[in-house]
Amino acid sequence: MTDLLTREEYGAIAAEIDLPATPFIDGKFQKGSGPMMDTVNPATGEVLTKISTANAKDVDFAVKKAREAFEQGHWSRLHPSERKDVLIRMCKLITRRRHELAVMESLDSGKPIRDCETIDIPETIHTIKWHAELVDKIYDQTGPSGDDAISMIVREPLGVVGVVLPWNFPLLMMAWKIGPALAAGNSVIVKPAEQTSLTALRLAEIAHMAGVPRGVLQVLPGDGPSVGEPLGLHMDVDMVSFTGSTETGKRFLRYAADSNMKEITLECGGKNPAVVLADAENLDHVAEHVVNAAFWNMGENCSASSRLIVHKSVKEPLMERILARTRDWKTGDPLDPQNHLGALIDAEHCKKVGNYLKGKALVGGKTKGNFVPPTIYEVKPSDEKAREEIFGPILSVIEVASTEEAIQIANDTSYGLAASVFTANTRQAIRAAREIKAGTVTVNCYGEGDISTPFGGFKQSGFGGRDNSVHAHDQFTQLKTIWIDLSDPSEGDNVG
Ligand SMILES: NC(=O)C1=CN([C@@H]2O[C@H](COP(=O)(O)OP(=O)(O)OC[C@H]3O[C@@H](n4cnc5c(N)ncnc54)[C@H](O)[C@@H]3O)[C@@H](O)[C@H]2O)C=CC1
Ligand code: BAL
Repeated sequence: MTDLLTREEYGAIAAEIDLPATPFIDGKFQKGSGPMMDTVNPATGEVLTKISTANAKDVDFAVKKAREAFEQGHWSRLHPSERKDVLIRMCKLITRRRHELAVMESLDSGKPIRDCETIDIPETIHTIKWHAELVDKIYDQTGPSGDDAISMIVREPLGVVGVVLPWNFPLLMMAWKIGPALAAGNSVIVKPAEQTSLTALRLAEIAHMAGVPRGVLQVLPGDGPSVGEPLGLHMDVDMVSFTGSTETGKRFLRYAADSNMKEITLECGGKNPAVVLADAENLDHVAEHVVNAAFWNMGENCSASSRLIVHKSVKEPLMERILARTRDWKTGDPLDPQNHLGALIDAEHCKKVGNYLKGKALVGGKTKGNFVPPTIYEVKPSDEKAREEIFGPILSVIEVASTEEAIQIANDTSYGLAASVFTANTRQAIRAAREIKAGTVTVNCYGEGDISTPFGGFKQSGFGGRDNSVHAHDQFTQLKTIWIDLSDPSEGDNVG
């Protein structure tokens, strides 16, 4: 368990912190060619710093440097165990600077410091370490090619990889992408969300200090049209891995089609159901998971269970427990480790979330500044709150009369990222898990699996590969067949 500091101690770190404020290109911080951009603390409205942003010219330069680094091979052709050593050294440096990174993340994104300390930073370290440890333990294949040939099926890094990130888990999503991409030997250019550039810039600096060569990990802050679009359209970028909204994800498919057919992987939105069946056991446990699933990270989470689909026979006792627990979740100053919810990312997003606060809430229901407390409504399946991705701490409760109805409603969405099912009956659990169309289905708990399991969505929640697990490694490599003829030329014509 991570050691949490006091509010005063976090305040002291915040006062001392040295914030990065320019793109990290070719191994150093250097001014970008784009305009200056405020980065704002969403909890207070205070401008934390002004960041020099990148534009298409910087994208071009960074791609050139990334390609040079890839071709020189100081990283891409390093022995896998040596790449592993560098990435593990990077993890040690992150560990040493964990409080600083946690405070930076909390200040920049409004996330509660307790989550930054106990989830975002440890998971960032764990992710990079896991992929570093993996890379010198995986084997290529040989095919069943008969006696006259050897066919080698090898995985090679893709080359130059673009990573376009959201603001809800700035550091952790960066780790989900750069962990496997760097371990596999690629050069990576990261575009953080415009709201949250700080920890991405710091992480690039730390990686360089650990021994990642210049040009191999670069970070270009700026907005979508100025940096994300030229990265997506660039003829010398081999792949873009994206996490964010479905709408922007689709743009990357178009960018790929309009340029060099680069590979695209998309991890997009969700409207995830928690399905509680009539025989669900231990309603205290169910309530704990439902509340956590809906409200952690202020519901600004692609896998948040924003729909509770509950059988009418257990609804009343379950709702009693859910409401009691929800009232215990405090919202306020993100740097106070007592608080479970901090601020939403910015005023614009808060306004969007606020527009869903209509009708009689069972708990919560009012915004204050950029803060929205955990809020619960009982709704019909057709209600916009139950259909649209809100990305805020709003849980919609839908009563059902049968398992079939529950599954039908769970699947009645264009998304398919995650779901959970609560039931005491194993057969029913497995049937439901198979019938629900989602990339991750958890049984009797909420979760996203762990680093060893793939994460990504069905339908409009995802496209291409998966984050996490060996599948993430595969996503940042390409297959090559090397066919070696062993036949004896003196025995006749083997052509064809
Ligand atoms: N699946 C997820 O984890 C996330 C989902 N969302 C959803 O998306 C909604 C909108 O949030 P946004 O921050 O606007 O998400 P977004 O999808 O627009 O932004 C994600 C990333 O894409 C970049 N981007 C934006 N427009 C672009 C363009 N034209 N070309 C290239 N790159 C571009 C952004 O700068 C950012 O780095 C949220 O309310 C939420 O519903 C947002 C963030 C994460
Ligand atoms: N929960 C991790 C992925 C995301 O929210 O974007």
